[in-house]
Amino acid sequence: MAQLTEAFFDSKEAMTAKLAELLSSTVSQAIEVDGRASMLVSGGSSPAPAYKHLSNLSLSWDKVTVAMVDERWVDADHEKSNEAFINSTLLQNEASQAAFVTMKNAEATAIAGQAQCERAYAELKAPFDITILGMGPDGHTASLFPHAEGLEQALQTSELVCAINAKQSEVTGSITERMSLTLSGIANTKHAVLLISGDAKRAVYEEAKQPGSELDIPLRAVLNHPELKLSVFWCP
Ligand SMILES: O=C(O)[C@H](O)[C@@H](O)[C@H](O)[C@H](O)COP(=O)(O)O
Repeated sequence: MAQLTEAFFDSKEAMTAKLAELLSSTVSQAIEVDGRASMLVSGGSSPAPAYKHLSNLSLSWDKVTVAMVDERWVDADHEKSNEAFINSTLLQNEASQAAFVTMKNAEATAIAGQAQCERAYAELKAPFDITILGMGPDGHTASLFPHAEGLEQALQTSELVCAINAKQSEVTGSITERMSLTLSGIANTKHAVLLISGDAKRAVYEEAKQPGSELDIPLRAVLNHPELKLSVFWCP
């Protein structure tokens, strides 16, 4: 079991304020101690306001490297690109000084691009200072989708990233080919924060805490990881 702490907020605003404060203090402390900071980020509506708030803070952004937790295998100018989302929320204003390491590369498929992505991620400051995770109503986190092609490898390998081809669903939409942090990649952090919004996802989270298949609910593998320090933030 991960070292789990749970915080239940009354509102999205309260969760955002706490997340922004946590991100800013983590980055500042890492820079103070190590001279640099690494921050792994997810897409999704939950972290967006905290990213926007953070982008206006005058941290030493030139000492910060931001990288994705997961990405669709689409170019950075695609409307569904998580990189585009991070560019338009976090990497603005003061934070435009931060370095960004992309998951997507020029290879035609995620499988073909995996080795290059792994090399790029192996260069990041590790363990990562902080990793922000979201979860979907299907129990996916990062791009660890239930019964996806590549999921078993992503849960077993010691590599940081893995190509995933998700089973198409309402949650995935039509773009199922992705790159994701593996379970080891998710655990390669000093602190992970999992953001959950709404009662339906809370129910999935509670189910994930119960014993059962990690392939049915991949979040379960993250919750089961013995070395991960994980804070769960929930808001209605
Ligand atoms: O790449 C994606 O498909 C999304 O980023 C996705 O994984 C998201 O993180 C979760 O669905 C949580 O979304 P919310 O933050 O909107 O709850």
